[in-house]
Amino acid sequence: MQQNWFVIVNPTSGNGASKKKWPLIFNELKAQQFQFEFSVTKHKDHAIILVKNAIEKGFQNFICVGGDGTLHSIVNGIFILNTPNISKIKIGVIPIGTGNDWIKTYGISTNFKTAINTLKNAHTIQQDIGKINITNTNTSIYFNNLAGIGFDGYVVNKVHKFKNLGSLAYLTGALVSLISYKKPLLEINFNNNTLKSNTLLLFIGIGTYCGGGMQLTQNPNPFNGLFDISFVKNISLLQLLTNIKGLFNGNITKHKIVENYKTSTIEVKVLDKQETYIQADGELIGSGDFKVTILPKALTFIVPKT
Ligand SMILES: Nc1ncnc2c1ncn2[C@@H]1O[C@H](COP(=O)(O)OP(=O)(O)OP(=O)(O)O)[C@@H](O)[C@H]1O
Repeated sequence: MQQNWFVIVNPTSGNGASKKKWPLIFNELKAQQFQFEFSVTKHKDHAIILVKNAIEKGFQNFICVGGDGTLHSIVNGIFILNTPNISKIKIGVIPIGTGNDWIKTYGISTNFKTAINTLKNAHTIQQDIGKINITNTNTSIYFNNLAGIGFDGYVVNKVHKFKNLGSLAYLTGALVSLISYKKPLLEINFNNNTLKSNTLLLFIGIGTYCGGGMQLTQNPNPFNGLFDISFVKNISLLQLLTNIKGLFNGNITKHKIVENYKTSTIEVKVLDKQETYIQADGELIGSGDFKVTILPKALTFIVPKT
């Protein structure tokens, strides 16, 4: 294999599973004759710095060993740095996260040997990327799967307590958080529409899955230059409990409590003093007003051929 890969390993992903599995993954990459260098992240968002250093050394092919948060940092590293020749960059994933949600859209295996075979086959797609501008900090943050404001960000804030529950961590976090969550008054503008309401949550989707396999946007398509929006004013604990199956099979998005839209830009203003939580790819990224725009087919990923 001629390509040189740069592998970024988050030892904390999957509640520490990554640290244990990395020696096995290392050996398998060697056995499969990958030429690679690797770095282990030492702190949150360290992957952004590692990406910068690797790109400066001339690397164009990245492997993420971790979960959605690690992939999110790698994607942000590439965009924040204004990487030249971005079209030549390729990202593959050996998934060892808790939720592992982005990979589910493409059917990347959580078996590391199968995931390595996918990398070897090197089939690529170019998917849309979301760009969020947070007003009060004047920062830009990018996402490759799903962003949101409201209850989902609040759950992300709580979910670390439940990471030992694996893929059920997000559902448990949601059930535990519903009673204490206070809904902010939001004004949401897109496509000449204005929604103004106390809001439980607003999802802005590119990929299909979030929260450990839930499907909370109706018909997302990572290639069509449009976000799939779900807007929910309220849900009672009883409605949540009686629709748990619908959270995972997508039927919840057809429930009357969920409004669905498609748009390439969306602007959110917080009209009251309620604390807000913006999440992107399951990472808390800020609060307050923000604007989101889509970057069509902006980044190349290695995925299984379907
Ligand atoms: N050495 C480190 N110590 C602490 N946190 C780290 C370290 N390296 C990376 N991180 C942070 O760990 C967080 C979680 O990583 P990641 O999302 O990959 O795993 P996960 O939460 O188990 O998976 P998922 O997001 O798929 O549920 C990310 O915010 C990442 O920036």
